[in-house]
Amino acid sequence: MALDIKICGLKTDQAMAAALAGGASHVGFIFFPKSPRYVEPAEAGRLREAARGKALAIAVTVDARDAFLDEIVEKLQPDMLQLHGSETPERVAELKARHGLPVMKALPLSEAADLERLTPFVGIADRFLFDAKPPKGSELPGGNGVAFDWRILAGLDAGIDYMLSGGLNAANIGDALRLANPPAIDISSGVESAPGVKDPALIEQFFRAVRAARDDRAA
Ligand SMILES: O=C(O)c1ccccc1NCC(=O)[C@H](O)[C@H](O)COP(=O)(O)O
Repeated sequence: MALDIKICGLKTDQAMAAALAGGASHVGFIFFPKSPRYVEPAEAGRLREAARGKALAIAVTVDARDAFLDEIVEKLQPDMLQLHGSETPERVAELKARHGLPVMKALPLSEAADLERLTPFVGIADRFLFDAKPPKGSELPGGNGVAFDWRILAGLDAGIDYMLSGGLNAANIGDALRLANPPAIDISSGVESAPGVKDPALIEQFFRAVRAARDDRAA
């Protein structure tokens, strides 16, 4: 089974090159001004040119207003919107229609009961991104480098398409793949040397760890 891999929070040509060299299927740009990974829409549009035909560009927003989303869509020309705030199913449907783009809805999880929150989005969101709940005091809804208990995904309907996210890194990706067997994975702070600073060597190390874990499972 193919495994989609999204490297999120890209801000530099070097990080983009490392993500593409490793074989990223998705590259994410953060449009949440409080984030250390924030990038201006025009700069994201410049960076994403390197990914054309190689990886899908994802615009990550948090309860963004229409005018900002219009600007992001115009300048980035994303392949998908990732909604990482408290957007309702109605808002997801509205944005899909307004922009003619698929939507990935992020949902924070910590226990099996949280999976019930995805039901109203089924048939509306094109994909889910399961992330950990932000730690107390964090101003960021994502990119906190915190993992949740992947075993809760065992109770998930097999038809649900999702990315596993939250606190992944080269050291734990083998366990994550073994326990959750996700169709896609997403990483941000696990390939950073400091908040918002992607490290090409850590990106390469992550891809190596993914390949090793997959080879182990195939053996
Ligand atoms: O990364 C951010 O700064 C961010 C800010 C606001 C909303 C979402 C954000 N990130 C979204 C992502 O898709 C991250 O890759 C995801 O939360 C995983 O992050 P990490 O735990 O650091 O790998």
